[in-house]
Amino acid sequence: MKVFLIGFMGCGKSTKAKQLAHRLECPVIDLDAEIVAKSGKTIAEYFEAYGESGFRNYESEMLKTYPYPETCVIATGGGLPCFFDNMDWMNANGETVYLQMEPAQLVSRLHNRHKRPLIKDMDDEQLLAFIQVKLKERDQFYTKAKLIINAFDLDAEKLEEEIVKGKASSVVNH
Ligand SMILES: Nc1ncnc2c1ncn2[C@@H]1O[C@H](COP(=O)(O)OP(=O)(O)OP(=O)(O)O)[C@@H](O)[C@H]1O
Ligand SMILES: O=C(O)C1=C[C@@H](O)[C@@H](O)[C@H](O)C1
Ligand SMILES: [Mg+2]
Repeated sequence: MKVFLIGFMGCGKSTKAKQLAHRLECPVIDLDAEIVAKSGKTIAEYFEAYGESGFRNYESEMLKTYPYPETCVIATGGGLPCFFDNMDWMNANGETVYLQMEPAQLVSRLHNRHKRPLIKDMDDEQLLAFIQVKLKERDQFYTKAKLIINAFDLDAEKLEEEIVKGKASSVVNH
């Protein structure tokens, strides 16, 4: 089983992926971190060198060519599901889980903004307005996930339970 965690910046994909992988006793892969490791650039440096479109090409290639083990948990980049056919590809190749959160909750989670090039120069008020607009655009992609879960106050045990339950019901239904 491959579990792709998706959702807006700050919803906790990287944090929850590590906890879930620990529970499932399987490897965790963070695609943002893989991009950094393979390119030798931070995400901010990558955006600066190649622009957002260069980054989107590279993250899509990384998503589709990574040598995933049979069972693993994958934390995706916040924008990844919203470009090319990435969302359909993940749905075809694994379980997809949207960690959903309200804009105001996301603002309170996003402290290290300098690491996130799309929001690096924003104060709280600007960030809230940006998230409200962006989330509306992105929701049509995120909500294609097989499982949508409220990520505020979510513990890894509950997440595991929901995924296993969802997988069991999809086996029954198909
Ligand atoms: N359950 C939680 N309660 C409180 N803070 C949390 C929780 N989960 C994550 N955080 C904090 O919220 C911030 C964002 O979490 P994280 O980096 O996991 O998000 P992300 O979805 O991977 O973001 P990005 O798309 O930018 O990679 C981090 O500072 C993290 O420590
Ligand atoms: O939401 C986004 O578009 C992004 C989220 C991060 O995970 C990084 O992939 C990058 O900062 C872009
Ligand atoms: Mg992350």
